[in-house]
Amino acid sequence: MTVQINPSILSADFARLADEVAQVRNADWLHVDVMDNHFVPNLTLGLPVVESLMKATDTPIDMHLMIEDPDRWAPAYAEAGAGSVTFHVEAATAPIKLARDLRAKGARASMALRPATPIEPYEDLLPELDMLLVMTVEPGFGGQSFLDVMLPKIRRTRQLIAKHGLQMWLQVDGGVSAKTIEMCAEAGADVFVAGSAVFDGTDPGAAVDRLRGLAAGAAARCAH
Ligand SMILES: O=C(CO)[C@@H](O)[C@H](O)COP(=O)(O)O
Repeated sequence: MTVQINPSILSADFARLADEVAQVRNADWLHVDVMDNHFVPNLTLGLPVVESLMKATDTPIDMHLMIEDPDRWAPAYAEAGAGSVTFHVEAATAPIKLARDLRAKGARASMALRPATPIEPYEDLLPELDMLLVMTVEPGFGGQSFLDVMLPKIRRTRQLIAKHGLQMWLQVDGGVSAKTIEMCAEAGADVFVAGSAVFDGTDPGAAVDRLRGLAAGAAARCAH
């Protein structure tokens, strides 16, 4: 199973963003968190910053929109060239239409679930998606502790993906580190967002390699 490691720039130094992302050229994607201070109690950045970031790196961009009204705002990120756009199902009015729109614009269509949101009511949406994001912290801030009570939900989501015969990425985000990544991979996740575990150390590139090695090893041991 291929695994992907996506450093979250939320833990990077925003004043030196181009230099920070240059340190993780070995990453699969750059994870970019957009927060609007409504859907989550924090405010980060928007499309102009993302457009500048795209000029500063060749690494594809993995957008995570923690915003209200993603139906209105998400397509613009796909149009700007983001390779992956994740919206929250709790905020979307018409998730199927939105997913189709994102795919039509050439992006990986992805839907996120807050920790308290179950996957089962959304099973029918899975064929419309390229990726599902199971949040492993309450969205809003980096550096929180991994919620291991999310492991059964990751497992269940992987089962439902298999039940529908789909090839879908299953992303986890929040508290992912060298201590927690193997249990996520064993549960069925294959895309790993890591902020503080990558950027808080002295060698972000080495941290990406280490996380990839741990995740790939755990995935190979259980072969989902
Ligand atoms: O979406 C979020 C937080 O809401 C994340 O992407 C965080 O940025 C992850 O940070 P760490 O938990 O890895 O430090």
